[in-house]
Amino acid sequence: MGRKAKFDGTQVPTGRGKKVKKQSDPTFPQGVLVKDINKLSRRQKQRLQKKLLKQQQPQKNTKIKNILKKEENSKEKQIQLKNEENISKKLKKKNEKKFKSAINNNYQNEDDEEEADDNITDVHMEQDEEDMDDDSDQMHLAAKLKKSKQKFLNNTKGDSEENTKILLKKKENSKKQIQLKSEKNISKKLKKKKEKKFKSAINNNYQNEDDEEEDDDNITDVQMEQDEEDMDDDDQLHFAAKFKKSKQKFLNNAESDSEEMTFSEEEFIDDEQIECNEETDNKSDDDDLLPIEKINKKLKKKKQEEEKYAQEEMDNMIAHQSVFSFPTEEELANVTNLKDIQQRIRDVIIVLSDFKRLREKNRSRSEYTELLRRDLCTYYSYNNFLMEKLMQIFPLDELLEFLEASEVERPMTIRTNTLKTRRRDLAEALISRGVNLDPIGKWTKVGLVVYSSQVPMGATPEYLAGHYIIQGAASFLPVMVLEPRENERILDMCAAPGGKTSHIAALMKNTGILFANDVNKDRLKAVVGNLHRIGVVNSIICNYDGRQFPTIMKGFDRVLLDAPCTGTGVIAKDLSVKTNKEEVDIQRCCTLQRELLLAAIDCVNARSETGGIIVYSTCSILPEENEWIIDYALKKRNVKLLPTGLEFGADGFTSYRQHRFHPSLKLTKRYYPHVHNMYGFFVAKLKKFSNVIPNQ
Ligand SMILES: C[S@@+](CC[C@H](N)C(=O)[O-])C[C@H]1O[C@@H](n2cnc3c(N)ncnc32)[C@H](O)[C@@H]1O
Repeated sequence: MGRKAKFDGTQVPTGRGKKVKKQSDPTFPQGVLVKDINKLSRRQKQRLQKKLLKQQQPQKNTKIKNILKKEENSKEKQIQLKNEENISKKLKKKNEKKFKSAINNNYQNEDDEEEADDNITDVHMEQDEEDMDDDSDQMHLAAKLKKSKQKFLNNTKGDSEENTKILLKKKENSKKQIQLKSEKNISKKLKKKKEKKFKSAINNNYQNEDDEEEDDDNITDVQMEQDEEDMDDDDQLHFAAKFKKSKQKFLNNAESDSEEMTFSEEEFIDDEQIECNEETDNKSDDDDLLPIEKINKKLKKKKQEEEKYAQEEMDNMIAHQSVFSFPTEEELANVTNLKDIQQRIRDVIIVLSDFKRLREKNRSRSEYTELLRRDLCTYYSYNNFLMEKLMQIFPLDELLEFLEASEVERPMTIRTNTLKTRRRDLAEALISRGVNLDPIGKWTKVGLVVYSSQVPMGATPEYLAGHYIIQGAASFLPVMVLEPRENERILDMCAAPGGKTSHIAALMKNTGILFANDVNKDRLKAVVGNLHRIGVVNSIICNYDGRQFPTIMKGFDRVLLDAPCTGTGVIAKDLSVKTNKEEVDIQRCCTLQRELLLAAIDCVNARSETGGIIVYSTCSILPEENEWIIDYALKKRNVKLLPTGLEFGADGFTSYRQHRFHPSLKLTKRYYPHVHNMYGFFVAKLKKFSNVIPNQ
């Protein structure tokens, strides 16, 4: 880059720029500051190291010696002290162990192990605190190994040969883990070592650094040796000797190997190379690899072996675990404890999840399924019929979730009556009364979930004034799918007690005409009361059998059929459902639902300018009452399914057991207490495209 012209217009002299000027050789003023060093190039740093080291080497070596001697003395003192403390503990332990071993009939190996135990402790004490920190994991593993060994010895009498194999495998695995860990530590240490040595050379702080370096060196040596010990307890003494030897070696080398102290990066790589080569047994095909790659390769290999052993161990465990034994008739008859039943439910589900491997010979799947059904009925208090139905709908793990969720009532939710207030104002008013609430979710602008309340939610001034309706979140859905519009003619065929009717009226903004029908006169009283309270003024309440409604009135823009059903989605609200539903109830319901749906379709005007819509919903999760009914209507009337427009919910079934439904049944939606945190529900949206009734 050339010189740039100045903004004030002064002439910039031409000629050679500063960059092309030859730079003089670098000089190092005395007492170079550490922060200046950071600005030096790598080459400059190396020169500086060498220079500084030359000056300080003799002084440094004597310092190292003194420090190491001092340290050794203090360590010896510490060891002595600790030894004295530990001796009494050891004696106690020894006596206990011997006593045990005497009981367990002359286990010769035990004495060896005790000695090895002692050695481990001694060696531990000889190590620096740093060493102990770094290696605590390894020691812990070694101790675990010993523990399991001891346990194994104590249990030998009762254990089978297979168990022995498993334990030995475990032991082998632990050894492998220790090896793997130590290797990881070695590479970590090498890195650390490199960094520390480089820094120490620059910062001229050899006194402290060297101690650390020595520790690090020894840690590496000691760790490798220690790993061997962990693998073989008898080598403990050997380890202690080696530890001292390595220390001595360092002292001897401190004088003569001053060159080694000028640690250049290349030298570190060489060190790594040597160690790595030793570890990899000079394999010829590894020659092209970097040291770190070689270590990595070895670690990978170890990991693979480790995984293999773990898998083998797992297989062994499964093969030898206590297999669930099918209960006898007597056992089945005598169970009174719910915990036992719960455990058996779990066991049978495990067996069924891997039936080929875990089943008892000569036992069929249906026997296990039958046992499970029986236990589930007992545990959750269902009758056989309903439990069987549920087992047909859900996979086993999901079935348990559904059953558990059906034990708990869903959170209380309220719907804002938009004819009288806004959700924000309602929430404010209720909060001021001590109601703890939140919006239900993004999918509704009128719903609030009530966590807790200091006042009964059915008796607040806001409730009595008709500002809200207590309604389950799932009950919002059919009206949202219906999408009522202002000035339409809408029929709510099974309206009592009027929760959905009031919602429709609110969306119609009290315009048009809303027919609220129910076959049950008594229940209609609740509709009257609710519609008054809510302030609905566009409704006509009528009392017909919905199946007859087309003969009375037709031509509606929209019809909601919130059909009578078994209520299998609202078990937590009505526990009697668990026991009072039988095949005949379902059949009765299905027949009524089919007829009501055909009537609802017949009530709609296919040529409605705004609608021609029928929404069918139930609070049941049984396909017989849902997909089955819609599939029937698709065949019997000129209707087609439309997407519900709901952004969540499970898709409807297109097949169920041996039955196949119209593919468009995918457009219907299912809701479950264990999935959607609302009562079980089904909703389908139909569009009538012709007023002609086929085959009539
Ligand atoms: C699930 S409830 C309706 C709940 C209502 N949609 C609400 O949101 O408050 C089913 C209703 O259908 C009524 N019902 C049963 N059989 C009927 C029929 N044949 N015609 C009309 N209504 C019937 C029952 O009396 C019951 O009130």
